Amino acid sequence: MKPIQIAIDGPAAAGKSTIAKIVAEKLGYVYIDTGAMYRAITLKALTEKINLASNEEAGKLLQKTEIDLQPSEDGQLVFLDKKDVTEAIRSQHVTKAVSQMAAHELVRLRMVELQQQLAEGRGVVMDGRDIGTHVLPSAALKVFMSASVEERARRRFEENKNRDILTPLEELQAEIAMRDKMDSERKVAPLRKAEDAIFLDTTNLTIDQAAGEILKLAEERLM
Ligand SMILES: Nc1ncnc2c1ncn2[C@@H]1O[C@H](COP(=O)(O)OP(=O)(O)O)[C@@H](O)[C@H]1O
Ligand SMILES: Nc1ccn([C@@H]2O[C@H](COP(=O)(O)OP(=O)(O)O)[C@@H](O)[C@H]2O)c(=O)n1
Repeated sequence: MKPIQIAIDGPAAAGKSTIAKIVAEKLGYVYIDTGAMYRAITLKALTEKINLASNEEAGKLLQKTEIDLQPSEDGQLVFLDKKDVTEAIRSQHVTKAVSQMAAHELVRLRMVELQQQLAEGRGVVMDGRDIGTHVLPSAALKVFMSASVEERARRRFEENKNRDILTPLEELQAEIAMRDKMDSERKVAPLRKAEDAIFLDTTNLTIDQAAGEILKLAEERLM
């Protein structure tokens, strides 16, 4: 059976990567979390203290940066200049700055190029904000996944607790809403549902139910 490309987009903490990982594993496909790449370059920008508002400085930084994603047992490992930054890119410090870096045209050009190379000629489940609209416009299955902002904040709060990140729920909700706004309003490849994407509201779905919905849609396209 010829493998397909599956694009999953949506706002922060909707469940994209959790579900994408399950779907990829079930189908034997590669899982690619594109948000991790934007987080990695943001971590470097913060470490090198570049001006986060400058497209040119971000572009220059990228020229001397190597970002590599490798499949692992529980998803994906992220390497920044050969160093494993899988955990470091999840800090609140990075989370708060990432939408500003991700808005730069020079950053997006390079990331999209890398993402398309990673997806070429194989079965992939890729999650992000612009996968269905820009990165894999001919993906056989596009899903736009969302949930209420209250539910998304609650999920991230629970997830953070397991990582010893203790940001209050209200602060998380405000951060998520701000990031969604910045991601949706940026000029280059804003967060948007592709016209041919299927909308999936996971507010009242369990993880298994959400993954089941996408697997069903994938199977229809594989027949
Ligand atoms: N349908 C769901 N019901 C309950 N919790 C979920 C659901 N989907 C995801 N989660 C949990 O919500 C958190 C955020 O999910 P994640 O996959 O990281 O979202 P995203 O990739 O969209 O940012 C994770 O802790 C995950 O386990
Ligand atoms: N394809 C993508 C993926 C992420 N991003 C940016 O990267 C940020 C982090 O993405 P993420 O998927 O790791 O975020 P979470 O929803 O997991 O918190 C987003 O808020 C966007 O600013 C993007 O612009 N385009």
